[in-house]
Amino acid sequence: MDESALSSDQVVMKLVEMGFEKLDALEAVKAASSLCSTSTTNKTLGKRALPSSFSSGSKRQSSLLDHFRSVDRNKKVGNTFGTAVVDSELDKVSDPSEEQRKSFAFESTSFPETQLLNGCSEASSTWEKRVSYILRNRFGISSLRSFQREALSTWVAHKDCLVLAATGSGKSLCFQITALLTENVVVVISPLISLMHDQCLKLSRHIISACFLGSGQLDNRIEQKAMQGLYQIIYVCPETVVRLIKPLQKLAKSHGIALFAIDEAHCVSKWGHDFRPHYMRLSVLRENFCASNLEFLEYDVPIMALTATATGHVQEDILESLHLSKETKTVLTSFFRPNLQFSVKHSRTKFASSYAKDFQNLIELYSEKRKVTGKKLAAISHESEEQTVFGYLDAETIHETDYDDDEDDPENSLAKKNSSNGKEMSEEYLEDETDTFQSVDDWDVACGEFCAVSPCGILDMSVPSEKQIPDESGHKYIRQKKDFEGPTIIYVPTRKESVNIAKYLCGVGLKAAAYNASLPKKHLRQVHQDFHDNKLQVVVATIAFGMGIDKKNVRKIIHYGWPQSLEAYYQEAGRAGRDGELAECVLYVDLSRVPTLLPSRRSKEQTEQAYKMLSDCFRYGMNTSQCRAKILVEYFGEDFSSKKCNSCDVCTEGPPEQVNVREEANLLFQVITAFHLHVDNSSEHASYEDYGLGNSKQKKFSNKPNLLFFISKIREHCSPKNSWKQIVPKIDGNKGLTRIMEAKGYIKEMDNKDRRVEIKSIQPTEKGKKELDFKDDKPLYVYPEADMLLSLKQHKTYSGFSDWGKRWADLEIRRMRLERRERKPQKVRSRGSSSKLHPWKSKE
Ligand SMILES: Nc1ncnc2c1ncn2[C@@H]1O[C@H](COP(=O)(O)OP(=O)(O)OP(=O)(O)O)[C@@H](O)[C@H]1O
Ligand SMILES: [Mg+2]
Repeated sequence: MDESALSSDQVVMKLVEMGFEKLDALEAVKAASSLCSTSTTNKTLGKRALPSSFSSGSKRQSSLLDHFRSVDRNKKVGNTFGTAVVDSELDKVSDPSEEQRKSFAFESTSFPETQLLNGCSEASSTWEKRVSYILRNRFGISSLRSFQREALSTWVAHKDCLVLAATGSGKSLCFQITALLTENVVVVISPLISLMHDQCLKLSRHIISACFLGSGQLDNRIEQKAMQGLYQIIYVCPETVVRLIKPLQKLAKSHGIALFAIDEAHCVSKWGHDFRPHYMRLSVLRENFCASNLEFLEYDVPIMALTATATGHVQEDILESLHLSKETKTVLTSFFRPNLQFSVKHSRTKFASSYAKDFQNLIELYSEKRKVTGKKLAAISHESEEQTVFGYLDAETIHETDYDDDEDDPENSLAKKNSSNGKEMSEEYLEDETDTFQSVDDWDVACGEFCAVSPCGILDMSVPSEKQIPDESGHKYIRQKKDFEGPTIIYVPTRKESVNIAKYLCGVGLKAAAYNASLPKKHLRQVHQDFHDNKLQVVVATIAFGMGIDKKNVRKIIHYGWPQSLEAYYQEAGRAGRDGELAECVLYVDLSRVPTLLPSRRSKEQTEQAYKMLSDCFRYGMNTSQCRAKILVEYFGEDFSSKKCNSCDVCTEGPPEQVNVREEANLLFQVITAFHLHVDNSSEHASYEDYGLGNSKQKKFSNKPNLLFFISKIREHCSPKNSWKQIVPKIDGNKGLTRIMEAKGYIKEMDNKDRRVEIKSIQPTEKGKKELDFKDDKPLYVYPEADMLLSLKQHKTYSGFSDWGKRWADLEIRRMRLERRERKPQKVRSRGSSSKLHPWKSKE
């Protein structure tokens, strides 16, 4: 089409089509016609470029027509560029020239920048229409969500912004769309190369040129091009952006930087679950890109920090660590994901026999889908060849010895669990077994460029109907679905388990693959790609496949083993149901065991925090009476008080029947109180060893009074002795009981520094002393927790031990004993003869 033939009416029509008010369009065309024909570039250095057609400076008349020419050119360029490429294919890609980059940003060339910068209400209706146009045409999305609108209007007003929104809610769009509203470059700081790659690839399909820059890249061609302003969006890891401050300042001067977006901003906080030390250095952005430091800037370059997993503490940390301005706007949406169905199930998780039981449904689902009947093994041998080509694990390499099927040996299993598969907590172990976010290089290239691809594919893209998009309150769009056909991610704590389970699933005929940071990069890239292309049914992954992965149709997230925090759990579970359809999030854990921290390099302070987070996660698993979605969103500080999700296992199956634990609670409490009373009454401070704690015989006890110690005392005084056999199974029950008593405020941790997952050194509280009267038999109904229910299921009675220990735990008896002892003070108080003096040790 010959653009010079466009009449001004046609131009006005085009502008109206694109979302401008007719009056604005008429005025713009009028203004453009009256402009003189010679013009220098419309860019004011360091500020957002003034759009050619709406600025008041001298402009060529042809600038409006240039805009339409650029639209056509853009389409052509897209075709020539072909598909997005990385690493080996980089050389085949034509470099996006400055001219081309501008043409990609074609929307901005006619955008009323001055109005956008003012952010006034009149202008906001204009930019929102503009955004709507871009959304439909570039992203195939019908409208902005309200939090996205809020974040964008904050950016329009040049303000810093903290966006806290649920997983899968569309945070990326908040910063991606800014690249299409100006000609300036958007810089996104992201923690993982796989995540940057994922987003760049998608952007290229939306005709947006982007690149990613990571650490350790020797070939810096892409970096140079990025610093010359040849990409609309630059993704960069925190390590690299800190190094690039000077070149970025030059870029801000030559091309303008529209925004710094800090994605997964919780990584900045030591209190977060994915702490990345380099995120803490990102305060350099605010310091080095403010108008007071760079004279060519009229405004500070806005910073937008985004995350889905920040507790109140972490939110404060983000604002502080990034040195965000005082006017920073916090954009907050609900963390509630109404289409996710949460549940918790018991499993030993470590053993092959558990795999068979726990994955049976999954296997049946996929087997049915493939219409495989009869001999599965035939399918395995047939498929193993194909799988090996993809770098999947060959089913035949599974050996029996890979699994320890020692279900009946709890001690063995506990020991293993505590040392994470029996290995010592050594440097090699850390590197070999667990994945931590210490490094960004989880890809085999640290740089990649992505040019805009043909819009042909995009033209067919259907705009999702309103029905498919859950609104922020959710519920009304949920459709009932019987099963959860679609891709699955299984998250496991260690690399070894990811390989074992992937092997197992391949062995029974599923298309499964392992993903952990120690596997060959080529394999990881292939798995990532195949999963996105729906060639894989299941990925068995460590946290390396967690943050930000955006695949629309993931229907099941299975956590197989305890996550280390609720943040990590919510983050990973958030990979499910990103299309708004129902999805299932199952947590399979050994409910009879307290989880342990996975080894990692932590300071003392970090260890305390890690235990706190693990403990919250454990409580989520033990919970049987509260809506799971409620626990999760309230964990992030949201008020969900009167609501419930109506779809988690607790909401659908209902809480268990309450049990009366009055006698048990009284007994346990009296034992604890009697002990502390005795210690307090001793005129000399006796070592805890004097009370049978921490001596060589009883090494299993810590040197402070813990539950095991109190139970051992109950045990010693049991009558008849062998009735302890009935008590042993109730240890779980007692743990549950102490959790309940702690939650009610009857007991507390003696020294919070020692705090682990469960209460360790137990101390009675004043509230407990008031409310738990040994003689009171008023029922104390509680919901049995998951471990208590498990004990019940295994036919090990939970209740009924109220007579034990009464003889020695009775306060009156204790008082009389103390009085007797005081009559013989010399003997009683002398140290070193504790076994004789210690009332807890004497058998009366
Ligand atoms: N306004 C919208 N309407 C419909 N779909 C949208 C909208 N905004 C974003 N999406 C879609 O939502 C999906 C998830 O987006 P995105 O990856 O940005 O989520 P996120 O909030 O960053 O999640 P996470 O916290 O897991 O990283 C994307 O596939 C995107 O296309
Ligand atoms: Mg994201």
